[in-house]
Amino acid sequence: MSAIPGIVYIPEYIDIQQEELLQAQIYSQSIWKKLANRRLQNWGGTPHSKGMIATTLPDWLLCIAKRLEEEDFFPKTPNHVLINEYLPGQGIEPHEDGPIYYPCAAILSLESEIVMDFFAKQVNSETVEKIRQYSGSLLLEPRSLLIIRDSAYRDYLHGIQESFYIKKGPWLLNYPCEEQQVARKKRLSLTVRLVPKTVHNVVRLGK
Ligand SMILES: O=C(O)CCC(=O)C(=O)O
Ligand SMILES: [Fe+2]
Repeated sequence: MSAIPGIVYIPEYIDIQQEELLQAQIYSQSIWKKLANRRLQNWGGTPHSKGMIATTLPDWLLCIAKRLEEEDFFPKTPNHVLINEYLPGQGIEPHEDGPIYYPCAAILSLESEIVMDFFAKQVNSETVEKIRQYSGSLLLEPRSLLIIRDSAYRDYLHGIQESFYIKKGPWLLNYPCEEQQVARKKRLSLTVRLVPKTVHNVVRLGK
């Protein structure tokens, strides 16, 4: 077990009724069409492809955004969300979110669990080559909240395994047991942030 400073994991952050309401909003016709279009564009691409839309915070997320502010994860009400859809076999390569999005991402998981891996960003002192050092993984359960901030945001990459199995490693926090296999199912995530208005990558939701 290791720990990365700046990671907060809260299981059952929302209840099943709230999860269903969020799903219903995401699957509502106008939003779902946009997500489905993205998915089709990605289809046949890399196994890491996924459906994604970025938007200013819709009204149906305001209650959760205010709660995140009240709990001091953000200094103001977050104003932006990324909606990601991962089909079985789809993940996301280890990456860092742009500095513009710093300093905090609040990720709500819906529908099914996935494994997120963390890699420390390092530079080889001789070759100056950028390297990544596997640091551990976290099982993200449906309805959970993951906060990535401070060092976890700055000094680590994060990625999502696309395979059906958890690999072995020095597991973080809530990993159930070393050998357990987790079959991937479809998963939705909502990444809520507070970003400057000028960087809103807006796909407007609604009709
Ligand atoms: O879906 C997630 O849990 C994380 C998504 C992510 O890292 C991103 O879109 O930058
Ligand atoms: Fe990310």
